[in-house]
Amino acid sequence: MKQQGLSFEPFEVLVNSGDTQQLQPPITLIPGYLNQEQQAALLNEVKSYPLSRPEVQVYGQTHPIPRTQVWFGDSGCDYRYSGLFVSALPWPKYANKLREKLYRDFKLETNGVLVNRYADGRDSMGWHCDDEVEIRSGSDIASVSIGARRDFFIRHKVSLQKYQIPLNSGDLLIMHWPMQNEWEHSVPKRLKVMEPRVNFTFRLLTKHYHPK
Ligand SMILES: O=C(O)CCC(=O)C(=O)O
Ligand SMILES: [Fe+2]
Repeated sequence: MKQQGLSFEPFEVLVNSGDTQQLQPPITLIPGYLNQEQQAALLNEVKSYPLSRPEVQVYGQTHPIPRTQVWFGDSGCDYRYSGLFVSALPWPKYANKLREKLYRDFKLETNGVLVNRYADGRDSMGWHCDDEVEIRSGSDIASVSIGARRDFFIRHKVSLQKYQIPLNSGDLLIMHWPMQNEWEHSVPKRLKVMEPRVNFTFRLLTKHYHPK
């Protein structure tokens, strides 16, 4: 199922570039995709994840990322992003159940998931796009959020038109191909947020892209 821009209307446009054509990011938002029980099972499972805070290079300087994360995937689905190389750890039970559910519901095929944990509103993710070479051309990225509500921003790379989408616990946001080529996204700091949030982004990689 591909529903391009299905839930477009409610999004708040922050920057409108005058008389240029209004662009729409190719996304589908499904609020409340996971019920309370599914959310609780995942949140409980996250407690056992080997989350880490890797250091990345930004303009020649090394900084720990402002959140913790872990990458799970099928064997051979290792991932290189932000100058890091991460081998796929085997799928935990409920993360894998969610992957299977995405396939059942949307025929969305994925073989890896990046889990990001934002401890509170001081944690964040800067502007980026998920356009790494090992991501399969034509594939969609499915993002599931659990925990604190956080604002998700989408910005067009050329016109800089920007959308703000509040993501609540249990929401699913599908970023359809070729969104990553044309748009960036971010999760800015929100200092009033005191609760943690966990986000799962399911991706489809070319297996064995990185030879062992
Ligand atoms: O936490 C989010 O909603 C976004 C995560 C993200 O963009 C990513 O993992 O690449
Ligand atoms: Fe991303």
